[in-house]
Amino acid sequence: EEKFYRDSFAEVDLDAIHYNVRQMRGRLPEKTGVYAVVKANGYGHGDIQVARTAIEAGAERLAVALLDEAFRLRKVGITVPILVMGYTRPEDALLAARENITVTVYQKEWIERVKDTGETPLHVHLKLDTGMGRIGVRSETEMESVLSALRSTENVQLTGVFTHFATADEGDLSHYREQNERLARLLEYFGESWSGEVDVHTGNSAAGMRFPGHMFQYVRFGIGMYGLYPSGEVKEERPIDLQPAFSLHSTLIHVKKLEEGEPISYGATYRTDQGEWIGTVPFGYADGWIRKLQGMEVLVNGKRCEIVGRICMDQFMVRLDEYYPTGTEVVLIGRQEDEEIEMDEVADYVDTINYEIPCLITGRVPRIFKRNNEVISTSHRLQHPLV
Ligand SMILES: Cc1ncc(COP(=O)(O)O)c(CNc2conc2O)c1O
Repeated sequence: EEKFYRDSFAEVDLDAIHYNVRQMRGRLPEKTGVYAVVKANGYGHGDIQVARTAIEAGAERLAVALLDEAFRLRKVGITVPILVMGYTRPEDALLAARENITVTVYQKEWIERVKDTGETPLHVHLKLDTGMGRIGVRSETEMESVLSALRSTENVQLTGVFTHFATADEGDLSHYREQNERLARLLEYFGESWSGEVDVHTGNSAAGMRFPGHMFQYVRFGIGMYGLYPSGEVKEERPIDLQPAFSLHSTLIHVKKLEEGEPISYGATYRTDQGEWIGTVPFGYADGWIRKLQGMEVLVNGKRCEIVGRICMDQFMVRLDEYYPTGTEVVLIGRQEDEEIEMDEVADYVDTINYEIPCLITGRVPRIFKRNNEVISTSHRLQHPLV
């Protein structure tokens, strides 16, 4: 049990992760498997615990963004196939091969630089850019040059081909259709060379939930696994039921009653009305609660209380509806009594998307993992300083 010494923490409900993977699996046809996308420390939820839970729930494979993230999972004994979806340095490809980690290719030169690595086969998936405009092969000619470079190497084995949708979560599906048409053309061309020998996977959570019959061999399930919908449209459609896994908790460490006009925090941007109760919460922008969240509400005793005055590095202040003793629980994200602050509400308040909020919560905030409502472990960066 890893101790921590400030009553501020994130709680990750692994039962929700399990439930969400089961919901996605239930939505998909038998022939389509699930990559659990655990990049960025599991979208801020904790990559190792989420990965283990997703595998238990039936996810066959894992997807990350960097080779470093794949090594972390291998290091704790996770053996299922792992795909690094982003760029890997050619000189590191041999390390990936030794750890049985699949990397992503989309440049002829990259294959030529990797080519002379040694004995162990390197598995690669070919990335097609059908309209995301990020990384990937875009044309038949590019495709041909990458495939010919692959054909002329024995130790680099093509085991998959994939693309990523930019608008699968939107109301207007014209670009989504355009991407699928480009994909069909490229796959058709591709089909002469390796039909049936490689896995094809295209969908993220939105595509997987909305168009489960069109997902080829795998869905790369990210945001939905964490119990969040990729967009307002998909949340509205609710193709599958999801349970949010992440909640954020703190406490009151100071409570005071102030006179009229007393200033709160840096810049004295807020002054109290007569007789206001002000609480101090040990959570600040160095924990990822960015300064733009001034004015957002948090829950105290099931009541919505406004963050007043500027958010500091390690603390912020709230206007309470009445006196509460120090130690009273504060909920920043999640339920308290019959109130709830959803991830979407926090994201809307700072004009971003729900994906970004848990990623913002820094390593200074311990993650407590729960199964069947029991704490099974705690992960905490300050326990293992990264530097
Ligand atoms: C290549 C790729 N596949 C699958 C996913 C999972 O998508 P989902 O979380 O919508 O299911 C992502 C998420 N990538 C990102 C999510 O936010 N910004 C990104 O670049 C991705 O980049």
